[in-house]
Amino acid sequence: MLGRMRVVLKLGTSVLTAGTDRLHRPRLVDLLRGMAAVRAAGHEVVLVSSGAVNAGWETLGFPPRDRTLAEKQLLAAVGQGRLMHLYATIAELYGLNVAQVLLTADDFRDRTRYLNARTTLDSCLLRGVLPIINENDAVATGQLRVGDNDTLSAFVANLTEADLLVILTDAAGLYTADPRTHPDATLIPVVERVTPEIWALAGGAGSHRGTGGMHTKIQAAEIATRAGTPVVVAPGDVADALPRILAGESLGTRFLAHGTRLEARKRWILAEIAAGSIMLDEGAAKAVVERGGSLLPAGIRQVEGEFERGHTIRIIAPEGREIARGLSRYHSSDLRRIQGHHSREIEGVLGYTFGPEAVHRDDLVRL
Ligand SMILES: Nc1ncnc2c1ncn2[C@@H]1O[C@H](COP(=O)(O)OP(=O)(O)O)[C@@H](O)[C@H]1O
Ligand SMILES: N[C@@H](CCC(=O)OP(=O)(O)O)C(=O)O
Repeated sequence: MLGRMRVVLKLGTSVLTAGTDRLHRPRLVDLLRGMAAVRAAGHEVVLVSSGAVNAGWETLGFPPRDRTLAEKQLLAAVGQGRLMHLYATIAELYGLNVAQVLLTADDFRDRTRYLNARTTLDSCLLRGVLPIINENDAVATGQLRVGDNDTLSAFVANLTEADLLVILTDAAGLYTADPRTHPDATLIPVVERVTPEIWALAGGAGSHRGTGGMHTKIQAAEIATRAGTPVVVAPGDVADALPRILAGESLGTRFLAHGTRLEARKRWILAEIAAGSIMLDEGAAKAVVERGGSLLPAGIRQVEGEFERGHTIRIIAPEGREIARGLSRYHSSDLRRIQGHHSREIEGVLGYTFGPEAVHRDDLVRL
């Protein structure tokens, strides 16, 4: 048994329709039963679900499947509500509450929106609510879109710092060639690195209902594994796929992570441009350098520059030497107000708190 995990599960249209042209209720029941089972085993689940356009098509019954953008947006707007209604109805049978979170590319580019989305997803998980994410197709077009839900699920895995991303689809995993056109293709059980050879295996755009075929799944695997999250691409028509994967069974193709998530996070912090600096007192500098501890507001003497929550800042010892870099948990103006204060006073000073640390030890890289 692997430990308790936070898992992002991505379900493509091909899985939700189970080879038919409509959302397949029995398939949804199976999938939600699986999610309830892994939650009962102590894991956390974040769902990224496609299927809105298909659900809209079922409702409005537009005959052709190649549609204009405006029609597609209409179908998504109509279908998203129906999709959520189905999820909510079935989830209730398993005692689960669901929440809808619609995201677009800007939610990952803009730091405040990113942190807000993260807070909402964290709150859902804390309260045992199943968040169901889709792209906000009704408002996002062109550059505003992530564009496909495989890539979106990798972004969500980073956002939620997931331990595993599971992408269920209508293929049994990554094959040596598109199994639709190459019946002799064989399953690749493990991919250590997404190399050009791996990219070359992805055939065309996949099923007529799906968006990106295997190409976008490989892209998702590359994004997530670089950030330290392993990815499993597995068949959606196998009973209890999710519980079996979380129980350690090898199903489909596993893409191995590059190092740990913490290492990836620290590499990323070092690659960011610092937006400001904080000067420490002797004791705080010692705690950071010698003990690798978190940085508390009590040890801050001065804050320079303007920065938002989540921005990278330089951490400076009393003699002026930069000793670390980290992500600030507070806006620079808030930090100025709480510098020198004990952490238990934060709420009294600001009226709210984002936790006792100015920079948490997991967000701090010593130089
Ligand atoms: N090397 C490959 N291995 C497996 N499947 C592949 C490969 N190349 C292309 N595909 C195609 O990708 C399809 C899955 O993508 P897609 O239809 O977009 O699904 P989803 O709706 O789950 O995103 C498979 O049905 C398969 O035909
Ligand atoms: N956002 C769209 C799905 C986009 C998408 O990537 O589809 P798929 O390839 O089936 O996962 C919808 O809900 O219909």
